[in-house]
Amino acid sequence: MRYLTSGESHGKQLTTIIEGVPSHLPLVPEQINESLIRRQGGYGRGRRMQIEKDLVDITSGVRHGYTLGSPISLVVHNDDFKHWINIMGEDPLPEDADVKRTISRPRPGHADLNGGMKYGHRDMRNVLERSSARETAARVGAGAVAKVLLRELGIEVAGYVREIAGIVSEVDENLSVEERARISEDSPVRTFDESAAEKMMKAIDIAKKEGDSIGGVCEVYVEGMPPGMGSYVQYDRKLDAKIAGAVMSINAFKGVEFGLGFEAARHNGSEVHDEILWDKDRGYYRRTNRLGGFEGGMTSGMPIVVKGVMKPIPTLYKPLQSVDIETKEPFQASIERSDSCAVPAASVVMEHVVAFELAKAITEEFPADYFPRLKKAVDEYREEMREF
Ligand SMILES: Cc1cc2nc3c(=O)[nH]c(=O)nc-3n(C[C@H](O)[C@H](O)[C@H](O)COP(=O)(O)O)c2cc1C
Ligand SMILES: C=C(O[C@@H]1CC(C(=O)O)=C[C@@H](OP(=O)(O)O)[C@H]1O)C(=O)O
Repeated sequence: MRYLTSGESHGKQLTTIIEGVPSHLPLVPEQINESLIRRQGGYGRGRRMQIEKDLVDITSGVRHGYTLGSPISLVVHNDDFKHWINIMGEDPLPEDADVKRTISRPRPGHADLNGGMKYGHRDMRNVLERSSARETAARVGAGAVAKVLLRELGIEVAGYVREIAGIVSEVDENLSVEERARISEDSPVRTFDESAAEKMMKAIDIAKKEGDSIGGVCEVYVEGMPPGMGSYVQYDRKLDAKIAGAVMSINAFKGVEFGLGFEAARHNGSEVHDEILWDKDRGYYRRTNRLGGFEGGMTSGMPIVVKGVMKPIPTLYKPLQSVDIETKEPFQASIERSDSCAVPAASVVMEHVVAFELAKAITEEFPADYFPRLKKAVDEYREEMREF
């Protein structure tokens, strides 16, 4: 499975093309819309999310509620486009055109300056439009399809918030993936501990009032992945590395850890590795899950626990110093309408990019163009693993 996205933030639409989804997988737009709507929510987002109502149009690859095995195209329209038609115009500009909202003062922390220099865009709007995290709606579309496939195979994925601006929300290790999904869905900041949630919202309010922004930590928890997905035999087949790459590809994500992660550096081996046990019904399992579901680049069959850290949003209403690329004079950076904290929304994005990597790993391990054949292969493999 693979996918590509296209679309500018204030252009007409976002497009996702997904290839490699087997045929006869039940798929209806509502399953994708649920994910798109979840991504739009979360405390701390700016006004744009009130303008948009992200709904998918499936324009290929699905017929009468089932995948065909052909490429699946998803379209999400930008409702905001109607306000930007003049700025986002397709026709060549007349010489004397007054192009409003040209960006010549790059925002520190955004893609503006590097992208402008690389692509020769002196109007850095041409960079901003594509580097914007609006694109993550298209990726959530792909992830939503992956989640449908995984669910049919008994694999569930949940994404939620663990930390915002240094305020940590504890999670009971024994909560199932369904409970994690449900509890976080009921929280405006998509987290567990209500008192931490209150503090997080206060921190977001303060940042917003001060024209500043804040970041945090998201976690994705997966149950049901069979052991042995990914491989140790070649560096580019390690599934934890692929998941880390996918998480790092989310706008503003700066780090990834599995299980104990960086904390492992501060413990002895006896406190880090997970003892191996066997049970007739469960097969092999681990006493603990400090390594977050991976050993040797392969799934262990234990839940996958992966965290990603999101830096604070770069656009600041009280901007940092920058340089005007036309005059080379020091200036404050441009101000664009912006979120003050997008960590809750980003937890939904992270859930979906991880889901896509998992579905990709499964379809690589059990190549099948017909979904029932894939399911049979996965079921047989699970049985074989139990008896190993
Ligand atoms: C869901 C989400 C919403 C975001 N919203 C904004 C925003 O409103 N303003 C902004 O400047 N950056 C926002 N970002 C972050 C930028 O897109 C990101 O920092 C930028 O593309 C530069 O990439 P980098 O931070 O990965 O280097 C958002 C990121 C995510 C995941
Ligand atoms: C549009 C989305 O997020 C946008 C991501 C973003 C950025 O710079 O990354 C900047 C803002 O764009 P705008 O200036 O249009 O408000 C966010 O709203 C979205 O998540 O769908």
